Amino acid sequence: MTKHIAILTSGGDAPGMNACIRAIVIAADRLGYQISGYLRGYNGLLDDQRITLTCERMHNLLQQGGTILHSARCKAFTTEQGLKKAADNLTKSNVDTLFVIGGDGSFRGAHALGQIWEGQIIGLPGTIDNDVAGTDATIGYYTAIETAVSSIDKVRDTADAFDRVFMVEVMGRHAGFLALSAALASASDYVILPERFSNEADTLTQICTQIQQRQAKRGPVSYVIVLAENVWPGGINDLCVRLASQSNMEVKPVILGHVQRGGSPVSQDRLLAVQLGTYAVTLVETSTSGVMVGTYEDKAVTVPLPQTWEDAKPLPDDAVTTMMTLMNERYR
Ligand SMILES: Nc1ncnc2c1ncn2[C@@H]1O[C@H](COP(=O)(O)OP(=O)(O)OP(=O)(O)O)[C@@H](O)[C@H]1O
Ligand SMILES: O=P(O)(O)OC[C@H]1O[C@](O)(CO)[C@@H](O)[C@@H]1O
Repeated sequence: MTKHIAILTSGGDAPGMNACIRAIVIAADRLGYQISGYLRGYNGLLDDQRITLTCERMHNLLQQGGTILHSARCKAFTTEQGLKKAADNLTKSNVDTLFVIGGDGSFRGAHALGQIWEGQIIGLPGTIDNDVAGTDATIGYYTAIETAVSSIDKVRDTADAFDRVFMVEVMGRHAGFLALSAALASASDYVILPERFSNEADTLTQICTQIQQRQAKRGPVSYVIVLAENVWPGGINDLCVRLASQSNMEVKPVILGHVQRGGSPVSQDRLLAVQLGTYAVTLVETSTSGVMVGTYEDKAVTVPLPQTWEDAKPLPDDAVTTMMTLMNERYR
């Protein structure tokens, strides 16, 4: 019998989600499967809001940001009742395999669904945060780095012109991957990361020391600091006020916000998306279920869903060393 596969995108949208949908649809169509797309994440599963996905619809899609299936967060799905409704709807629609493209929260949901629905569940990592263990990178992460870097480059121009301090807030939820990569790739001067944050007083003192040392060497200078969101207890404005008072310099806040989630995916995200989407479809005829497909050293692998949030995903050691040498501990 022809397999019926369904796809949904959940949590924060990420550039490359469309490229992943396209890869799944083309690979699945080639094998003669029926293909559905649930709309607005788990909401579509609860309301049985479903569209048919065809290869024709995939034309010119790979390069588009966002997700044609729309994404959302869905509180109702996290309840016992919600999970049961979703499972019933999948069974009624004769879905054999559900592909969930999203972050670790979406995988928690997929795992919970897998406890009460007998069909096959396969996760694909799509989030700008890169905070999913078991994969080298997540779809959307590389594009978000590019977007943040191009914005920070512009901030640097005006910072230089005025010899000002700028504080740029970068997304990442509770992980510092995006902030660290964006800071390194934009030659920022300091980065505040959740993984390395100790306390407010020490951080302020360290930044002021770095600024003063640089001024001693070069005279008036600009200084660009990248702040990962959700780290500073009082938020970016509190940090700017306190740093201005301690450093005696003007400190301007810039929140990059949701621009980091948009835009056409860069090649690295496109390549990851098509690799994982194609690989995921090869699992449909197997008994593999309750896994995420990811990459390890560029090769596609499967990881049990709970490992994607239970295992720690540390910042890369080399990047941290580079960061200390070129940024946070540059001036001794
Ligand atoms: N423990 C859980 N049980 C059931 N469903 C869950 C659970 N955790 C999350 N979900 C579902 O997954 C959805 C997406 O999760 P979340 O908002 O954490 O985003 P995400 O997938 O981690 O992506 P991103 O981090 O990029 O925003 C939630 O809105 C909810 O519907
Ligand atoms: O768009 P929302 O729901 O405000 O969520 C913002 C969060 O989503 C992400 O963009 C992706 O997880 C995070 O970086 C950010 O903390």
